[in-house]
Amino acid sequence: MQPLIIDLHKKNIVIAGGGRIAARKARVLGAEQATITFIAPEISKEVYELSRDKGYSLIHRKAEPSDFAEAMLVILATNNREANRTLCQSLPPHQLVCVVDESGEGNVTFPATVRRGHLQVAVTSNGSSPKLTRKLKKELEAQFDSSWEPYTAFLGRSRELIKKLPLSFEEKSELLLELLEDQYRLSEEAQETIWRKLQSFQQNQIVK
Ligand SMILES: C[C@@]1(CC(=O)O)c2cc3[nH]c(cc4nc(cc5[nH]c(cc(n2)[C@H]1CCC(=O)O)[C@@](C)(CC(=O)O)[C@@H]5CCC(=O)O)C(CC(=O)O)=C4CCC(=O)O)c(CCC(=O)O)c3CC(=O)O
Ligand SMILES: NC(=O)C1=CN([C@@H]2O[C@H](COP(=O)(O)OP(=O)(O)OC[C@H]3O[C@@H](n4cnc5c(N)ncnc54)[C@H](O)[C@@H]3O)[C@@H](O)[C@H]2O)C=CC1
Repeated sequence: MQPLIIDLHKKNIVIAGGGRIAARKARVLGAEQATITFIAPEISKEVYELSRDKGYSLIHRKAEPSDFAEAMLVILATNNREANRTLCQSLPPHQLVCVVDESGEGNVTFPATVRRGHLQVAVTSNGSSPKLTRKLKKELEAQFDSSWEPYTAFLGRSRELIKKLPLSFEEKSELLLELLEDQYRLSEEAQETIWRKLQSFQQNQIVK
């Protein structure tokens, strides 16, 4: 299994099922601003409220194979093993599909993720222990505190600037490495100092 980072902005995601797990998957995807449709005979209060708040579509009936034709990502999250299996078999092999009760039938599984600004750490156990995945996520949440949010924004800005500087590849590489010193994550003042130094390189007035 290969982790890929996928842009789901404005993409169609169709979820068969309207219960606890359907809601959890939709919440995970909430930040992606995807277009989500739930199809289920019974829609839970949680899914109903989530859809009302986020503008997701609800279809009150059993899912059918034709419901997924326009979906980039399909999530089969019914509590009916036979329904999940049959629906999965009806999908073409190039469609992305997560089968929440039998991962081997689909081609996508959800990792647990910790987001801090541009940094995202994802954990998976390939289905062997979702509880281990959850435990490791808690540990990562403690390890990566909120300082990583402004720091990764600073790294992004600095890298854009460094790429454009009239310096050799080696000099740029050295600067990019220097930014990884903890002082730049922990001190805004250190960030401002090196930012000014980078700008002076840009204007060709080298300040050491
Ligand atoms: C294969 C996968 C497919 C997928 O759903 O994508 C899958 C499958 C299954 N999970 C089951 C159960 C549980 N899943 C969790 C929790 C999470 N499960 C997630 C992902 C995945 N779960 C994918 C593999 C990921 C990996 O291996 O790393 C997380 C990481 C992400 C997310 O859901 O977004 C999220 C934590 C997120 C967070 O905390 O942030 C808990 C823990 C809890 O709720 O406390 C339990 C109960 C305890 C237990 O059973 O271990 C069952 C049995 C169902 C049954 O018995 O009926 C199956 C079916 C099967 O066994 O294949
Ligand atoms: N992947 C994961 O992380 C986990 C997966 N599971 C599995 O997820 C599945 C769903 O669990 P919950 O959401 O807790 O169940 P739930 O009982 O809360 O919801 C089930 C939903 O499926 C709908 N449904 C049933 N047949 C359908 C059909 N033919 N078409 C469309 N919708 C249909 C119901 O109307 C209901 O909305 C279970 O099979 C469970 O084993 C459970 C825990 C974790």
